[in-house]
Amino acid sequence: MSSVSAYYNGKNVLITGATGFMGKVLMEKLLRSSPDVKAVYILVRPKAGQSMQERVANMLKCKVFDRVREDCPNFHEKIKPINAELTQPKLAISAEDEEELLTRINIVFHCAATVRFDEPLKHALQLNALGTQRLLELARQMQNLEAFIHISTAYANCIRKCIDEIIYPPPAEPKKLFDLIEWLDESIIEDITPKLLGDWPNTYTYTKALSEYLIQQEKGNLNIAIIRPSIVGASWHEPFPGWIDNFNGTSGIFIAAGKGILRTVIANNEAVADMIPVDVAINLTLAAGWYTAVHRPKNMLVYNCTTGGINPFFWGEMEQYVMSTFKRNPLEQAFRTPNAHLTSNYLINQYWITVSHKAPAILYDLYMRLTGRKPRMMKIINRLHKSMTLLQYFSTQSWDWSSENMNMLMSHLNTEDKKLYNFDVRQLHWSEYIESYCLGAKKYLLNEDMAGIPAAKQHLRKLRNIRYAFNTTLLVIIWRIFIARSQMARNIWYFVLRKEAKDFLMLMAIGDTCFT
Ligand SMILES: CCCCC/C=C\C/C=C\CCCCCCCC(=O)SCCNC(=O)CCNC(=O)[C@H](O)C(C)(C)COP(=O)(O)OP(=O)(O)OC[C@H]1O[C@@H](n2cnc3c(N)ncnc32)[C@H](O)[C@@H]1OP(=O)(O)O
Ligand SMILES: NC(=O)C1=CN([C@@H]2O[C@H](COP(=O)(O)OP(=O)(O)OC[C@H]3O[C@@H](n4cnc5c(N)ncnc54)[C@H](OP(=O)(O)O)[C@@H]3O)[C@@H](O)[C@H]2O)C=CC1
Repeated sequence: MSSVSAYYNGKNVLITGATGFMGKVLMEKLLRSSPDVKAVYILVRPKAGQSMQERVANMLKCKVFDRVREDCPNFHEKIKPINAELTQPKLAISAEDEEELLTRINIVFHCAATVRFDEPLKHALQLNALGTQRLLELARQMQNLEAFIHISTAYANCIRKCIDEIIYPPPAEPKKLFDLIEWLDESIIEDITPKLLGDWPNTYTYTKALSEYLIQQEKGNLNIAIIRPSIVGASWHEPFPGWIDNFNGTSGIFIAAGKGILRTVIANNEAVADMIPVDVAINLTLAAGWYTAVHRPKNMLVYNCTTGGINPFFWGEMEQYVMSTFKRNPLEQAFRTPNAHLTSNYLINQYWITVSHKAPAILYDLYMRLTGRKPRMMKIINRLHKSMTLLQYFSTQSWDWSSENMNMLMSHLNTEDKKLYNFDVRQLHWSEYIESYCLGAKKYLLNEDMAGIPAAKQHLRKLRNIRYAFNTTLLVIIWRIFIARSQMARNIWYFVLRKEAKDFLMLMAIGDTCFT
């Protein structure tokens, strides 16, 4: 009998960020593993011309809900969308909705955030820090709240090398920053952002560190836990192996490498690639929700949700597994044969960027122009370089996260829960996981059918022949230019030709003698 599943049955759960990557997996698992959950309230904003209702209706059609749709066909009736905007005062929730939440909610899962590394500081502060503070304010007034679970990131304290499961001093006093963004012109905030960030690599990690501190300061009597996942990757098992729906973290890099666009990456082969499958992070989150509500630990617990200390995996290994998967299962219409390499040397990386990224992009765009089409490869390459610059902070260093609370939580699960909410990362086989991740990216992100693999292989053979023909032509042209310009080169060339001719005639003569 599962204690965790049983706990959620009959409960009213509130999820922020339910339309996002982790939020969807959380909602799906909750509805599937606790089919008698009373209701799942989700805070949703209207977006891109779609009303909240339209967005939710479209979201529920997603593949990620196929399993729960099959197991519980009426699961959608449990979902109660609430119009909200986390950057607005009182989260822009209507008085009527607020009343409903205050009286009903038993558990809150706070997933909403901007995860962009290049988010302007003002917006990142408004959403990640101020939004969290406002949600806490709401939660403090909830009459039946049993637990509040905040999703942070393992990199919130990335300026430290060893990260324990504690709250560290914040990079700045959050209230002072909130005052600052209130009256300071946005362009001035942009100008002083690097100074404010200090050692933090981006506004994302900076504001996530602030939100952890805010929670500690303002939790009051709430029962809170903080989950810190590292790089969240495609699902390991649930709802489907390899399920992924965005280009964040490593996903976009895998695809760019698989398409043959990305050939060189700044990364340290020996540094730990701390990746956690999304279903593992969600299993831990649900188990932590149960533990926080039922066991009510005296102190707020922080769970580092990482793999490096338990089952380490390195960027160099990742390169091998990704390349080997895409060579065996190519992506359709690749730009070039997949062949990406990691280097920690800046100059070597710059060399390959020029030779393997920019030069082919320029040639391809020239070809597109000549054939009357719109050039686009250089634009893609420039975007890729911008992403790589933002990501390299994470791919060139290793961190040590302690995982005592993760182990403690596992020891509190019964046998059934250990299976149903598996977050034992010792069982992860990285080569199998990365293969399934790459295939998931092919299927779910690019909508490519596995039946198209023979055609994709044929396309790669065509690319190889084009490369051979191109390299041979280039060699001949270079040689001809060289010969035309240098007397010495001509002399060597004629000497080689004469020697070849002499050897050939001699062979003919020997052949004649033998056969007569
Ligand atoms: C071959 C071996 C590989 C080895 C790998 C080596 C190194 C990997 C390096 C590092 C990974 C470390 C990651 C650390 C994560 C830390 C964990 C966290 O806590 S953070 C959570 C994760 N957050 C992120 O990852 C955010 C990072 N992204 C950004 O900040 C921004 O996206 C950006 C990188 C600044 C790019 O911004 P830009 O405005 O240029 O683009 P958009 O994101 O708006 O995307 C526009 C559009 O394009 C689509 N897109 C993006 N990438 C691709 C792609 N590769 N292929 C196809 N399409 C892509 C994207 O979906 C958008 O589409 P749409 O407009 O329809 O939404
Ligand atoms: N993905 C990763 O690698 C990692 C993620 N995390 C953390 O996990 C959490 C979830 O991340 P992930 O699912 O990847 O992120 P996504 O970007 O996929 O989802 C973000 C969610 O937040 C919502 N949101 C954004 N802005 C607002 C707003 N102003 N008002 C209301 N809702 C808003 C989005 O809604 P909408 O659809 O309307 O945009 C979306 O549902 C975050 O807290 C993140 O910091 C931690 C470690 C790694």
